[in-house]
Amino acid sequence: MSDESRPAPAQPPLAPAKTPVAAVIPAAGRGVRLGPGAPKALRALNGTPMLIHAVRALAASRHVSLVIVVAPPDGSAEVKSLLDAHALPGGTPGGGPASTDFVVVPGGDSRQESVRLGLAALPPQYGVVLVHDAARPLVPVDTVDAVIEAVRDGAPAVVPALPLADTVKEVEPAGEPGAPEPVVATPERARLRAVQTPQGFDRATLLRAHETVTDDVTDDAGMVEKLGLPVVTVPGHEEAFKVTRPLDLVLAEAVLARRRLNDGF
Ligand SMILES: Nc1ccn([C@@H]2O[C@H](COP(=O)(O)OP(=O)(O)OP(=O)(O)O)[C@@H](O)[C@H]2O)c(=O)n1
Ligand SMILES: C[C@](O)(CO)[C@H](O)COP(=O)(O)O
Repeated sequence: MSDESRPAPAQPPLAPAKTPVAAVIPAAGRGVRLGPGAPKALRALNGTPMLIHAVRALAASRHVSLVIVVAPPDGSAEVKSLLDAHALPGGTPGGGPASTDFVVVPGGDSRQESVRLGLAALPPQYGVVLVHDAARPLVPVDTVDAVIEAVRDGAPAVVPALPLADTVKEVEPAGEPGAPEPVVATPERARLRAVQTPQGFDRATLLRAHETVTDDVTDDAGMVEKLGLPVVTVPGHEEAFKVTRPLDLVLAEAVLARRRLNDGF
């Protein structure tokens, strides 16, 4: 066989199958849109802090062996005691890996800064990194695993995404709440997706994005896009919604009640 007719050697995936997976959970936000009270991640859903639901959701993946929680700036001690006080997956048949390690670091003034502070605590052996909002406490483990699998298959950046139910308009922002805003465009809905977390990354790609991109962006994949690198979607899940406004708390508790019924306890 001539050199030309030989198949090109397969490119190794960026993050091979055995690469350990770590998750960074930014949980340092105030939760202004949820209304007055404790920082959002520490508020209870059916008696358990939202953050604990989110940590359980990620640690339920047998692939995730480290969870880095980014706590409210003055809340690291409280978050550490919450993690100690609640049962977390790990070492159970069908549950997380033999052991999941937990690290807590204080967060910053913006989500971007909090994620960056979490990444500063990432040990070198983790080749795949998930970034997951504490405010998405009910993401199913199948969604977590689908993101990990896509990164391990070679995608540098992966986001769970859902089609939109609403038509979306681009407007000229009025600047004042409640003032009418001129509509400037209606993007074609079939091409739009609402993206969720966990977003998954090849380690080097995510670190480079956080070292390089300084623009205001609302998600980590957006930073990777700014580097000119590809981002792909996997199917998201309606239960991975973000708890943002008071009505979302009602929905989250209803989802938990339905899960309890389905689990038969
Ligand atoms: N300085 C910040 C701001 C946000 N986050 C985290 O980023 C995630 C997504 O942010 P969002 O839902 O907007 O939370 P908040 O910033 O708390 O909400 P709000 O904008 O209503 O204050 C949350 O898990 C939040 O804790 C963070 O770690 N550090
Ligand atoms: C990362 C995110 O959850 C993806 O939808 C979202 O962009 C976070 O936005 P927020 O305004 O910081 O809640």
